[in-house]
Amino acid sequence: MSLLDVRNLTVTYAGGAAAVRGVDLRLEAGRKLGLAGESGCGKSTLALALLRLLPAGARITGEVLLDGEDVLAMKWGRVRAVRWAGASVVFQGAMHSLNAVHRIGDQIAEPIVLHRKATAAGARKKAGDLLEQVGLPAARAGAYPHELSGGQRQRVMIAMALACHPRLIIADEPTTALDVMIQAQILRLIEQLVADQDLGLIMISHDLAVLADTCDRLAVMYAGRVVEEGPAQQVYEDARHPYARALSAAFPRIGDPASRFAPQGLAGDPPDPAALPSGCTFHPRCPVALESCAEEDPALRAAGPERRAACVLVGPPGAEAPAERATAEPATGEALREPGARGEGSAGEPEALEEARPSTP
Ligand SMILES: Nc1ncnc2c1ncn2[C@@H]1O[C@H](COP(=O)(O)OP(=O)(O)OP(=O)(O)O)[C@@H](O)[C@H]1O
Repeated sequence: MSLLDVRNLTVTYAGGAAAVRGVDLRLEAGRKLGLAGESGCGKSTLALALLRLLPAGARITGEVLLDGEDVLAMKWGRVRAVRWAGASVVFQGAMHSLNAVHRIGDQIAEPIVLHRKATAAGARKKAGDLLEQVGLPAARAGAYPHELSGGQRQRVMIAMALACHPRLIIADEPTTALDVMIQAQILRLIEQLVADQDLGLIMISHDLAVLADTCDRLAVMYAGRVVEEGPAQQVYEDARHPYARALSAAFPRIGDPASRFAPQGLAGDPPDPAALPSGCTFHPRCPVALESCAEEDPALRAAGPERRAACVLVGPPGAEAPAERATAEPATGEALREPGARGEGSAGEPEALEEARPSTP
């Protein structure tokens, strides 16, 4: 059984269009999956949906099987038990996630006590141990967030995520706000902890190079869908989907200084989820689009051993791809229709993002 098995996950924000559309993903214990894509493609929405951390009114359909148990079908009491102890999230921007008026040791201890993993005194001792695990002296437990550097605060967030021994860590742009040297240190720390504790990791970033360097597999999202998925280095070095290729070309190769000087951008902007182009949502920006791409929205399908891509030009291994090329018309926009869905934070069960973060004791 996979540690995480996401099936046909769709998320729609209140009054909006679907931000995540029919995503299937799998992660085995001890493996690392990178989730890449431009701003607004639905990466964070997908991550938050896994633990039902979306704002009130968001609707989720599909299945999120964590160790075989569907998080989307759980009662709220069970969801709260799974957060921190089954899976936990490291958010970007630790300054906003930590409580400014509480000592960091108390903030790390809070989920430990909440989940009855230790007494208050035991949790404080454990907080010190966790700080040491992430490379900070235990004595820093008495510090307030503003007394730490950005990198130290992110280490605290990682310590907190590990506090209740989860099997899965979801790291949403964990190094985005940090300078390059500190970024590398935090990435190596996450890698080391994940390996030592045999955790599953989902790491989200817009930076394909960072993900390829850290993760085993990569999933590239565009307009709420996974458009390519496969072994990380293969997707980065030899992407099959034209969008994944463009994204890969936009980031310099780690260890290849020459590529720093030749990053290639992608013209245009990602589509508005409320006005998606017809057919393949990437076709208006696609340099190799066929006329038929304005009508046909290809499913994610086999594109080689352990690889999947959603493009008509990338057939199953051995199949011939269509040869005709044409310039596609710009998208006219087509409203997305959503089937009925389970509501998050629905009446009687208000849930908000804040709940998963330690609050004032
Ligand atoms: N709370 C919200 N309410 C309504 N729409 C939202 C909300 N949060 C995100 N969205 C919309 O959902 C879509 C996906 O956003 P999301 O933040 O998941 O993308 P992302 O790939 O993580 O982007 P970024 O890298 O900028 O964080 C966007 O169109 C965004 O405007």
